[in-house]
Amino acid sequence: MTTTETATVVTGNGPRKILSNSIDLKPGDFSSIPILDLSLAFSPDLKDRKAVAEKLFDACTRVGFFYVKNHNVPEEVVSQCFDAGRDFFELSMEEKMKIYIKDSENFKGYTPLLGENTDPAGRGDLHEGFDIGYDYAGEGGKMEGVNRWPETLPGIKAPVTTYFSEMVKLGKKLFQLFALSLDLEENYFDGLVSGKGGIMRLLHYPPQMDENLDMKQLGIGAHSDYECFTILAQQEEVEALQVLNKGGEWVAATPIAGTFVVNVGDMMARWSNDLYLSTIHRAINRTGIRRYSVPFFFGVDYESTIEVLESCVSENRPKKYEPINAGDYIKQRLSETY
Ligand SMILES: O=C(O)CCC(=O)C(=O)O
Ligand SMILES: [Fe+2]
Repeated sequence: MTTTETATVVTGNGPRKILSNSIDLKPGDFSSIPILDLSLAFSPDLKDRKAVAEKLFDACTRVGFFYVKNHNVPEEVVSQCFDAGRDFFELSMEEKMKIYIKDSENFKGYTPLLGENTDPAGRGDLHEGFDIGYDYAGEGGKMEGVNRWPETLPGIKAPVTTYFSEMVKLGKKLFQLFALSLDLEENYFDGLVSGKGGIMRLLHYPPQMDENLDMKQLGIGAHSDYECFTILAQQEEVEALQVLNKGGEWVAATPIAGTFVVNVGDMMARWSNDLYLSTIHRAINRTGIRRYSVPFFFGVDYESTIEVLESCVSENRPKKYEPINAGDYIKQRLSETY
């Protein structure tokens, strides 16, 4: 099939072209998303951990997406978080709007259907969301702030915060693998990732069964993520996530039981001087049933400076980006989306 250029997605690191705008999935330069077995990432032997990091390097430079299995996050922590999400979205609109995200200065709370627009060329995303972050009670101008919970559903706080803590643990482990994969000391990022820099979302995508799908109003429009990397839990057997390969074709990220999907975000792409790919993706729920997912956008503490890593600069890859402050960058990107 010949593809024609039909769209440009504007990201924080510049505009990116989409060559095909169909909803069909076609194989291209990568036609599947690699699965990384994390068992050896927990080995006491550095050689084992480096072997996993090598696979991560391949996934990040070639695809920008990978699944992780044997990640040590207990299954019930995941399922209880999904149950909390289902209960939350069943609340009345009036209840949910009491914690409307736009009434919060730090992007915490509820986003209604079409309340967000990830693709500037789109007309809003067909999902609703509930955002929480690190529970920070002090003053702060960046992303700090307390989480906001629905008054009538206090029971969701425990499973959601337990899941949040598990993601911080896994995220820190992944940062160590990222460090090894970039030829840095394993603990290179440790001092920058206390767990305060991160946003977690519970998402609900109603089915979109229209025969003539409105391509400007998808579950989530084509976009790249903003933070360093995203850890996504997908509901089993409800397929919706699609990943754009270099050939401009969409590849399905089919849910695989017991795994998370991890993808590189724009901040890590910047840090690595675009050696690691912050790959464009979108979600369309054509299954006929409701879909729930839980992305966790993990990053460095918001006061950190992101400056291109020397190990990612060479004659063929001159430095592309100026240093930025992590918090300013994220806040700016979020303000463009809501
Ligand atoms: O729900 C999904 O599968 C993807 C969500 C996503 O890409 C995002 O929230 O950035
Ligand atoms: Fe995303």
